[in-house]
Amino acid sequence: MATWGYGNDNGPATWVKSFPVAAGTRQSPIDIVPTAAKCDTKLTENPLTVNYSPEPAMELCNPGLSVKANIKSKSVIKGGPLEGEYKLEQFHLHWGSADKQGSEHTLNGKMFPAELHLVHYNATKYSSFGEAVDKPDGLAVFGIFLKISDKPHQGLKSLTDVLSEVQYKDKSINIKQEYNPVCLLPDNINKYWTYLGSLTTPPLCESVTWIVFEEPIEVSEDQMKAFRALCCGECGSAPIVDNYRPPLPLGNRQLRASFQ
Ligand SMILES: NS(=O)(=O)c1c(F)c(F)c(S(=O)(=O)CCO)c(N[C@H]2CCc3ccccc32)c1F
Ligand SMILES: [Zn+2]
Repeated sequence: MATWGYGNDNGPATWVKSFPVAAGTRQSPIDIVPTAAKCDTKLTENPLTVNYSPEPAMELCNPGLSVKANIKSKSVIKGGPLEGEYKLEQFHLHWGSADKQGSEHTLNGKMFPAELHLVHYNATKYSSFGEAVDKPDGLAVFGIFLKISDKPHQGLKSLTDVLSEVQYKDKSINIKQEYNPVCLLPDNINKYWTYLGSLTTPPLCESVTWIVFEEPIEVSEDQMKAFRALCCGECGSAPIVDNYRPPLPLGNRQLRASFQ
């Protein structure tokens, strides 16, 4: 089976052939239309809480379609739309070949240059990420929009400064100095939208409670260039760009907002 990707012959429109759930009723991403969101006070009565801890040795890898940081320490989230405690497993990004595109979720049809995903699994109910990945309440993913500013994002700088060391597929490095993923979150995490969705890459499991923050984080153009310099394969292969799935219909799902 030809491996899936983001090209013309293996991109999002072809995934349904090998992953029929691509045509399911709770697929991600979606276009977020704030006026269509229902403000739900239950989300604020039980506020989303993030207890991230420093990562002693984080592994950064280039699996060929994105860049992924695997997490070992006990960083957990709970509250908001979540029942139980969800443990941080990994984070990764999706980005464009130009600033006009790159994010997976869109805001009133607008794409951001990139989107950061922090992937958590339901550690209260399941014993591993692998067990949780295909359960309806298995995963919770933070979606954070990236926007361009003239200053680099300090939290991402520890990663963008070393991306050249994982330029080629299957390369990985250990980030030695302590790294607390909390530095990746926007200042205000009390304003978010949430809905029931899926992984945005194959196997597209409908197992994700999405939490998309209203406040973007700001990155520099040079940091975007560092992501766009990553390669899909070995030396000389195409750059990893436009690794985003376009939005799917919300259908009869309820998009909820934690704020007015
Ligand atoms: N977008 S998302 O948050 O719904 C999302 C996930 F939630 C998730 F769990 C994964 S996974 O760890 O690789 C498991 C499925 O392969 C991916 N896999 C992506 C991320 C990085 C990468 C690299 C190669 C192949 C797939 C992926 C993912 F894009
Ligand atoms: Zn993702």
